[in-house]
Amino acid sequence: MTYVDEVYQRVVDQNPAQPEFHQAVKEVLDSLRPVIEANEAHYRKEALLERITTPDRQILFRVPWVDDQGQVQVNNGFRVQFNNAIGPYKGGLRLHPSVTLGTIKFLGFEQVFKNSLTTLPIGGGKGGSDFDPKGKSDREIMAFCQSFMTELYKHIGPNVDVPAGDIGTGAREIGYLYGQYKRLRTAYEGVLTGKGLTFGGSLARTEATGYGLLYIVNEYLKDHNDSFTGKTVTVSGAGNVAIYAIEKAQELGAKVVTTSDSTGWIYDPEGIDVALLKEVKEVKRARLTEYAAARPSAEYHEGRGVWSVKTDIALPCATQNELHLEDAQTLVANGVQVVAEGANMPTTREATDFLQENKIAFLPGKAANAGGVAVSALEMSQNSERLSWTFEEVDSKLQAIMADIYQNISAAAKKYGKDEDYVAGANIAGFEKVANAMEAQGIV
Ligand SMILES: NC(=O)C1=CN([C@@H]2O[C@H](COP(=O)(O)OP(=O)(O)OC[C@H]3O[C@@H](n4cnc5c(N)ncnc54)[C@H](O)[C@@H]3O)[C@@H](O)[C@H]2O)C=CC1
Ligand SMILES: O=C(O)CCC(=O)C(=O)O
Repeated sequence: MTYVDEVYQRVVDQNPAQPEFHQAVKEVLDSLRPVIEANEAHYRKEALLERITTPDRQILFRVPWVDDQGQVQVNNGFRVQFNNAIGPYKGGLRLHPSVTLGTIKFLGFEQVFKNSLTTLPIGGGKGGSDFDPKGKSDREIMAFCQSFMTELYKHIGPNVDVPAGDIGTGAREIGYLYGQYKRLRTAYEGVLTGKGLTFGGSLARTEATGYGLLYIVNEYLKDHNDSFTGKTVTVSGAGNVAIYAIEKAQELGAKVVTTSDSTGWIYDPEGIDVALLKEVKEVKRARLTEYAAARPSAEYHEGRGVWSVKTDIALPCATQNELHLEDAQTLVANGVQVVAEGANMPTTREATDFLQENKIAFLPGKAANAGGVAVSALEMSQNSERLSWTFEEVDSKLQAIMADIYQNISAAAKKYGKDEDYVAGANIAGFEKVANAMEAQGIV
């Protein structure tokens, strides 16, 4: 067995019943084969792959809170501090009933490589809970967030670990979490990102992941003498990433015809009305049926189906493993040119392989959705210097970061004879910086 295969088997054996974590590790390790094989004895002696696939620390805790009926509820809380070789742990908090330790480990592992690609000094971590924010009152959300932070604050700090938002954690939740941290620590410091603009948040953080996704696709198109003008784009999701991806795609001249949530999807041949989508999702926190009710050109369908729509560019922005092999086959049959991941690992391995075999440009989440965490790192910088930069300043830094990521992953792929394989390029470029820092810091 090669060293890479041995390490993968070790991950499977030591982390039973965590299929998403296995999937994320396998994709990275498979990409790293040429790098490892070029220096296998050295990496094996240093146990570098064992160390990089094992979190530094996994924190599991009880989150009790009282609901509006006076009933005590108990959820599971998680924070996985995966790797801090290049900076403090950094990564979001996911609140969704499907969350398990395995989900958080896969997300934390991905975050290590993504954060490395941003070129900024941030390590990788992720956290969350199986708490379901859907249908809860503001008071219930606050009670949960305060209880969650009452344990989490012991493990985080502006130079230690800086959480942020993810699925189910937006501005409201970050506000409640920050309030409780401040109260427990008696310190006003940049311990969370995605904060409100009146208490240390950065302009353009809300937009950053979706905008960044469009900036990197734009780099790809420019590099291939193409542009968004006149292109049809399909997007899944209707949350933070999806909304700002749709907004920027339309600004760049494309027509976006789909959006979806966990119960259904919209086909709007006249192009998604972003102001209406924001009203339905950000203000009313309602279902997409309300979008369809207010928009005569829109069709609403139950279930999934976004990937059946003919498109030039497909942007999965909802959740993991939402784009399957059959979807990839339909996209290719319909002439798709680019698939770029706004969500984390939304494309199954079989679908990714099929798209790449068919020479579709595939930009993986680690690179394509790194704009969010990159602007989070810029929020940390602004908090450290106690200054706020303008929207234009942050946005132009985001554009430069996404262009650099595209150049770096293209170059890394080329260096190993895998021209235009952006999965390999992202994994290799992300790995090289972290591995180098780990080696320089000794056996820790
Ligand atoms: N918010 C951020 O800055 C970043 C988010 N991401 C990733 O982007 C994805 C979306 O995150 P956000 O937009 O922040 O979350 P969000 O909570 O704002 O929106 C999530 C969207 O996905 C849909 N969704 C969630 N679970 C689903 C399921 N099981 N089936 C179908 N649809 C489902 C929801 O209905 C919603 O439309 C996630 O994979 C997240 O990890 C990645 C980088 C940064
Ligand atoms: O802004 C951050 O720190 C985290 C964003 C995030 O969770 C992600 O990149 O998946």
